Amino acid sequence: MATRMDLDGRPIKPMTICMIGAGGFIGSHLCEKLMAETPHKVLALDVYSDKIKHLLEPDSLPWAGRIVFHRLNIKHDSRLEGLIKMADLTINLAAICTPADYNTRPLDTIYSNFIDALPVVKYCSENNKRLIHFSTCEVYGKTIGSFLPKDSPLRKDPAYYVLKEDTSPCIFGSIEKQRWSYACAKQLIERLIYAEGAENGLDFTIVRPFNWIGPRMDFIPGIDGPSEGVPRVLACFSNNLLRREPLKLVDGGESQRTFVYIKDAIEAVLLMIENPDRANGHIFNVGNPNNEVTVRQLAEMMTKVYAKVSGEPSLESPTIDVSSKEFYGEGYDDSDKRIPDMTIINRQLGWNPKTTLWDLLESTLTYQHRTYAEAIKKSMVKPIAS
Ligand SMILES: NC(=O)c1ccc[n+]([C@@H]2O[C@H](COP(=O)([O-])OP(=O)(O)OC[C@H]3O[C@@H](n4cnc5c(N)ncnc54)[C@H](O)[C@@H]3O)[C@@H](O)[C@H]2O)c1
Ligand SMILES: O=C(O)[C@H]1O[C@H](OP(=O)(O)OP(=O)(O)OC[C@H]2O[C@@H](n3ccc(=O)[nH]c3=O)[C@H](O)[C@@H]2O)[C@H](O)[C@@H](O)[C@@H]1O
Repeated sequence: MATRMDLDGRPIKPMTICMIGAGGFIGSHLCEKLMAETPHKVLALDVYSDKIKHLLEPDSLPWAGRIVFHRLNIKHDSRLEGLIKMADLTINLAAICTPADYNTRPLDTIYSNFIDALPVVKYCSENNKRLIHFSTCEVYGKTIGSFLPKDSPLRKDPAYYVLKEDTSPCIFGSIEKQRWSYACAKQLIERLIYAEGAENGLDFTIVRPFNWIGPRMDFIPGIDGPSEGVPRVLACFSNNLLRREPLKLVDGGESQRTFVYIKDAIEAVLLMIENPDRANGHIFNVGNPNNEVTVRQLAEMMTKVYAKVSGEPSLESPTIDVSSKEFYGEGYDDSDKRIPDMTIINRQLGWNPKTTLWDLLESTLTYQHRTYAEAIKKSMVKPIAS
């Protein structure tokens, strides 16, 4: 492999990365990228390894030995500090991060996103190790514009909705809106990491992903996850399409999101890993401001794309409205709009997303169809009573 150069033309030394949550959606794509394109070593920590099994076996893989899986729960495992010490860089991805959990399992959500991350920050700080911590765009909460009257012309002014790392406030709902337990826990861990940087010199980077989507995201209920489980919207809608059910639009599907292709976003993370001088001390929005849709528009586009990749015609009524109370239960609330400001990531790392929403849905739904269509068909065949 030719020597890799950083953005300032210096050769990049191979490093060892302790990746916590490596077996999840983002972790699996990051491991794949690191194995295929870099000489770095990965200590992959997680409670599950299904999504990275293809990188761990067989022993004949070209990167064999460069990735080692450690099955552990960071809540209670004394091996954690030793593994952080063995690495040059720690990347923390571990979290409960599905909205259906925030209001129904708020304690688990707060523990997972704040308390369980504390020892990771402490061990990095005490051992002078660099930390890349995964936060979320949800720390911005609602936009300022959402509090303006519906007909106010200021709602169209980007100053009232574009989310900027260094100036936008974090606006959450009341405590009984437990949806915000996740965002609030993530905000507090960001503040703690920032303070460790300011007071104790911790080298940190905070990543705020804006709806990264792609293959291997979450699970399909009843196939590779619990039948009653509620994953994030990409997997919910994929599940509906695979089962030929209408896609459920929560509260009319009016909320807006910007979706970025996981493979574009992983490029940004690799730039952070390999350019510490440009990434340390920064908080980065990572999203695609050009891919904005309402959830209703997402449902319509996914329906069209799925018909194309599966060759099956769409339903006559492809969507159905549900209330958030019915879908998520008491205490749900929503972010109205999420447009990332790209100034800081552009300036520091020169990164820009490339993939359009249509293209990323086409490759993702091709994967969903190939991976799940047969299993769903089999699971839907009713056993004949004898
Ligand atoms: N996917 C996105 O668009 C997105 C958006 C915003 C923020 N994030 C953040 O990025 C990170 C990764 O997200 P993801 O989409 O890959 O989620 P994911 O659920 O697929 O991955 C998280 C992984 O962490 C592991 N994990 C959780 N608790 C653990 C523990 N106590 N010990 C060991 N492993 C544990 C899980 O088993 C899972 O494999 C999370 O911190 C999430 O909050 C993701
Ligand atoms: O991905 C992100 O950047 C962050 O946002 C997500 O939050 P959210 O976008 O609200 O979660 P989704 O489940 O992807 O839902 C998106 C929207 O679709 C709606 N939805 C979801 C599922 C469904 O079947 N129907 C439906 O209308 C939700 O109400 C919401 O408005 C999650 O909190 C995290 O993964 C992450 O931190």
